[in-house]
Amino acid sequence: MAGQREMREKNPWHRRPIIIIAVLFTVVIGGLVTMSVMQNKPIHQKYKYGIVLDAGSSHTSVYVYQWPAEKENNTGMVTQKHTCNVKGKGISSYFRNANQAGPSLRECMEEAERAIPTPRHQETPVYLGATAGMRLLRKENETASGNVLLSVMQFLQATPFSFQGARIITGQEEGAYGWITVNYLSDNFRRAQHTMGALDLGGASTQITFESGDHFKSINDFIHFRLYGKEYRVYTHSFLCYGKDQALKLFLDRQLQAHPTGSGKQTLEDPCFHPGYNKSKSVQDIYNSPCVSEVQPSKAEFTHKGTGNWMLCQKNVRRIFNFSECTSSSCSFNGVFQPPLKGQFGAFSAFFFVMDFLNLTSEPLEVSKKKLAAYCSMPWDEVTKNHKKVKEKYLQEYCFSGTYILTLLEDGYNFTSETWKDIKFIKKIANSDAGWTLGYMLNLTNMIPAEAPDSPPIPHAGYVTLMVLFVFVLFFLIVLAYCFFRRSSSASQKQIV
Ligand SMILES: Nc1ncnc2c1ncn2[C@@H]1O[C@H](COP(=O)(O)OP(=O)(O)O)[C@@H](O)[C@H]1O
Ligand SMILES: [Ca+2]
Repeated sequence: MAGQREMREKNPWHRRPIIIIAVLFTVVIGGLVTMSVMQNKPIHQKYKYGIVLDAGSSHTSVYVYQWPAEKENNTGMVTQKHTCNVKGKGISSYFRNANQAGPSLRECMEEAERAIPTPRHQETPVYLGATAGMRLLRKENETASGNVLLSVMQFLQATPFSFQGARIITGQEEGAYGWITVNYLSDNFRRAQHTMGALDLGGASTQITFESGDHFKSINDFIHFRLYGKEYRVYTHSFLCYGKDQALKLFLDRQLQAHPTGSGKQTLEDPCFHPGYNKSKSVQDIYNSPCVSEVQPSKAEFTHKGTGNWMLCQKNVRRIFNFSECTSSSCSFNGVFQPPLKGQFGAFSAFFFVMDFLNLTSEPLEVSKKKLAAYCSMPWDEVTKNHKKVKEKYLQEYCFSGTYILTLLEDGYNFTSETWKDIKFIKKIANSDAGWTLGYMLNLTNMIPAEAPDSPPIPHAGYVTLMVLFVFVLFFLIVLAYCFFRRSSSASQKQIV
């Protein structure tokens, strides 16, 4: 008996309360660990969706975006789920048969219906923004542009989505939303010290946008933003008629006016087109735009002949810009104020398509000029043989477009051989297209807050781990205290004995 009691006293685990406490602790700790694992398991996300139609001058694209419903205000959460290019030309080309503009969107909107789960259709906002093609049409024929917009509005209203409006956005908005898109996708608003500038080249207009502290001149070209608790002062300017298709019209007009012919069909010897290129073209196709001069050559047709001389090509391209007039401290061109360039730039849309085709996206400026000169001098039949799959409409213009881009960036915006490396020719960032549409939707759905959202001092996972650790330490301390108590009480018992 005495021996048994002694053993029990030596081994405290034999005591019932201790066993109960140990079991309870094990259960509590097991529970906490399970809870923390369950809490951090990715839960089934509910997504929200948004649709933006980019009604550009050359064509319309439909973008479907998605984001996790409960993370609406976290940057980098919106991703591009689906895109669709509407067949045919841009909506402004329907000026003669406006009621066809809306139905031209049918196939792409049906694709959007398939890309978004049916229960979400009704709550999905759809926006249409038209750019420079419609700006030009409005200038020329306001009724026609109004009818085209009405047609697309009526069509989009009849889709299962929540139609939020169709309008012509301003050049400033186009520039600013492009800037928001590239910086949102690069997570620059919350993580980086600096933002990235945005260069967008379309068919009918081009935009330059960058953060600049120099704000005292030309207030019109500056916008203020407060995003995630930070102030941004952004310079943006849109040049109507300086998209690459309208620039080509300006360029052909200058050349046609410079070499008027008497009787007979006019032949235009063009250094920006390949040698051997020889096509009969309609004069009306050039003069159908408010960008070109009203004095038309008298002939209906002209022969467009390439000579492939890059030096002369650049000299002629420069003539569509006015570099001499400037009443401000510094200008880009045509007397437009532009503060000194700052930081890195993302150049997208036609900047990317053209430079990518020419393999010039990562070449220094001087190398780009040399390569382009060699490309322009290539005979046209060789060019077509080498690029059978490329649309001829694009193929014939790459020499001109490349030269126009280099001239616009160097002589127009004042990039130099040294700052050329700051231009990144990009199509996508984090799997989403660079362009104004995402920024437009983020703004209209209030998805970028002015103030940084309050975040808990430690993340959830850290909180649970700390709690578990805390329970372990507590348990350890209790055991330690118990042992200490046992030892001192048995020592005092011995003393009494
Ligand atoms: N693969 C390509 N190669 C060359 N140019 C292209 C290609 N794809 C699109 N583009 C051009 O990109 C431009 C897009 O402009 P767009 O957005 O329609 O006009 P805007 O923004 O001025 O309203 C057009 O000039 C179009 O011809
Ligand atoms: Ca565009």
